[in-house]
Amino acid sequence: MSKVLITAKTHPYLIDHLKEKGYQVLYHPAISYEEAYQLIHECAGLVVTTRIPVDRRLIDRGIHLQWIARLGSGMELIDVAYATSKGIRCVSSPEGNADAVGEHAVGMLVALLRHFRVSYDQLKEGIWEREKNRGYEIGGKVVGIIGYGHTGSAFARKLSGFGATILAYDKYKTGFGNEYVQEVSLETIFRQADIVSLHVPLTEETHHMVNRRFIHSFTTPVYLINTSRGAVVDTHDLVEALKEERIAGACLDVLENERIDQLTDAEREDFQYLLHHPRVIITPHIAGYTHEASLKMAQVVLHKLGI
Ligand SMILES: O=C(O)[C@H](O)COP(=O)(O)O
Repeated sequence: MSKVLITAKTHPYLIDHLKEKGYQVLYHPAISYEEAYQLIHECAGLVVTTRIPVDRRLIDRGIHLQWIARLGSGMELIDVAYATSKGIRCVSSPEGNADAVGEHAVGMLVALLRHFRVSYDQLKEGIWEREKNRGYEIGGKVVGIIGYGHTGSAFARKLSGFGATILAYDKYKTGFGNEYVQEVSLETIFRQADIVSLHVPLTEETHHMVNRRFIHSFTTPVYLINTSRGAVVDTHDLVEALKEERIAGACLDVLENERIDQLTDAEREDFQYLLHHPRVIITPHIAGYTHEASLKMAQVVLHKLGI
């Protein structure tokens, strides 16, 4: 019986379906990399999130491995080229959590522009403050989307009822404009955007894409939304830009170093600054984390694998 190693918490549908199809499921949602290394040589399938990296060492030990299924979108921790060169099929499931990410990005934006966090903190201190919490509407603003894949387009769709002008730029795609999104150049986004949302994968090219230079390219201070990967933004440059008011505010679901208990002194200083800034909201990488998404991701990988 073929074995499948599942290395992260998943929807029961995935386990039940694999069992129904005759797989023996090794469900270890809290497994470490080394423990996975010990089991992988027995397995035909491997299911992962970002909990453990799938590097050459793990792939080499997976002598019976036929496929790797990523519950989620980002593939930066899987050596896809190496796995593919060894005949191992790699599938991801960005279709499964894109709606969740799109909704979360919209939610964060509303929360930021309408002072949810700050006003709630004030309420807890017994302060009923209205004037200082007068907010901004999304309607009438120009929103620039960078990266028009699954989450970029989901964000645009969710945002489309708000009455904003939605611009999108994708370095690798054209012809995606539609009734609510205008396809534009990056320069147009720099010139026109009030709000910018990042929807690019983390690659060598996008690492620290949002740095001082990038931020200074905008005509006016923008609100930044990042639900992609923390390292797409140079955190220190973001902090400096907030201090200089080159960035009006930020919604961050991802951080460069998400191990907040293991930050260096410099990282901790930046993190504390962001945490306490009145126009920054941070969530712990949960944009794609919904009950619905976990089922959809399971369905997507099974469908792609033809199981
Ligand atoms: O890439 C994704 O789909 C999301 O960032 C979630 O990834 P993770 O849950 O595996 O960290």
